[in-house]
Amino acid sequence: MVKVVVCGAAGGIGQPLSLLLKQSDLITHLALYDVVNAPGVAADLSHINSKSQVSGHGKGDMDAALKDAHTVVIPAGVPRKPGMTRDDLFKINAGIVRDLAEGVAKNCPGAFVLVISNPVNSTVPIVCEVLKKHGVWDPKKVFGISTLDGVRSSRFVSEVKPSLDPKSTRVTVIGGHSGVTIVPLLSQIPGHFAKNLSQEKLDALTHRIQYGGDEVVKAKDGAGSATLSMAHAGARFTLTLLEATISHTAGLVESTYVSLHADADSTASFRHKTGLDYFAQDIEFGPEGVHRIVPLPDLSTYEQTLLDAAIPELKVNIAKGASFITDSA
Ligand SMILES: NC(=O)c1ccc[n+]([C@@H]2O[C@H](COP(=O)([O-])OP(=O)(O)OC[C@H]3O[C@@H](n4cnc5c(N)ncnc54)[C@H](O)[C@@H]3O)[C@@H](O)[C@H]2O)c1
Ligand SMILES: O=C(O)C[C@H](O)C(=O)O
Repeated sequence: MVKVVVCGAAGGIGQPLSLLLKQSDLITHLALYDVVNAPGVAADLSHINSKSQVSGHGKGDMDAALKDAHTVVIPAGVPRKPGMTRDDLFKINAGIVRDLAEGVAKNCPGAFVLVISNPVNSTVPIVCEVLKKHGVWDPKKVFGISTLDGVRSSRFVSEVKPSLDPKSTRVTVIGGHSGVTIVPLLSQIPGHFAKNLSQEKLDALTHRIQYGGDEVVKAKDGAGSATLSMAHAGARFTLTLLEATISHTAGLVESTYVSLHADADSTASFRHKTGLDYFAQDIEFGPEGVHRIVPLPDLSTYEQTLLDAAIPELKVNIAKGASFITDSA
């Protein structure tokens, strides 16, 4: 049985994400959990003629939803309104993510956990600390979903250079998932893409990728943040993970925010140099989750400056998430 659980399944991301996951024959049971409206969404999706069984779980039914899950995807919590940072969501979302992580530790301690809820830079350390507390943490199995930064990068790059197909132009995005912590490695795009841009154009493109989320928050004008593009990104990541862990397809790569202890040996000197324990980077999937963290390529001087600016904010975000659990122990 391959059971995938979506926590926050009735929300703006949860619904289209669940719809996309319902298309996959790799999933045999799709369990939808939300504090509102999950049975309704589940009944609706359950009529789609694909293989998976769908179950809906409302408030008070979290344990049944999570029981024996293979993968748990978490888009539960509040989204931003104009003028807010992702960190402003911590107050509400930290507790929501903590409680779901407690549910994972109790009901499916070996599951892969994919965290979408913001602020991702802090919510991933929260999940890891909860699982650690219960003695069930495997750093290879917890992922912060920063895929949307790569999805946006591919699209925005193709708008600058239309001959690049956005579907096949992959951009590695390192750092974290908020503002200056988002560091796109445009120098890695083949054909000297970045070298051929003026500094002004490179700045504008980098800024657009770093603040792409704000474009959507502003356009939705109080009605939330990215949901459809996020559902696309979340489904892409989830299905890639399933391809690697169930079908054992080798060599699949995505940028994602993980504990650097997922590949402690290869990241030792980076951790020592930067003092970071969590970081977004390309990882290669394996049946165990993170098979390896791909070593950082040579950064351009410009990218090194961006990374230097990201590190202090990442450290604060990580410490805030981790201490939310460790200080209350
Ligand atoms: N990682 C990313 O790139 C990315 C992209 C977009 C949005 N997000 C984040 O995803 C989160 C969800 O965004 P959204 O637009 O879907 O919000 P939304 O308000 O539309 O949906 C959130 C859902 O979570 C549910 N929920 C709240 N508390 C819960 C709990 N304790 N258990 C289960 N479900 C619970 C709500 O009932 C709601 O249905 C936000 O934190 C947002 O910032 C992250
Ligand atoms: O911008 C947000 O708050 C949502 C999400 O993190 C995004 O990048 O779109």
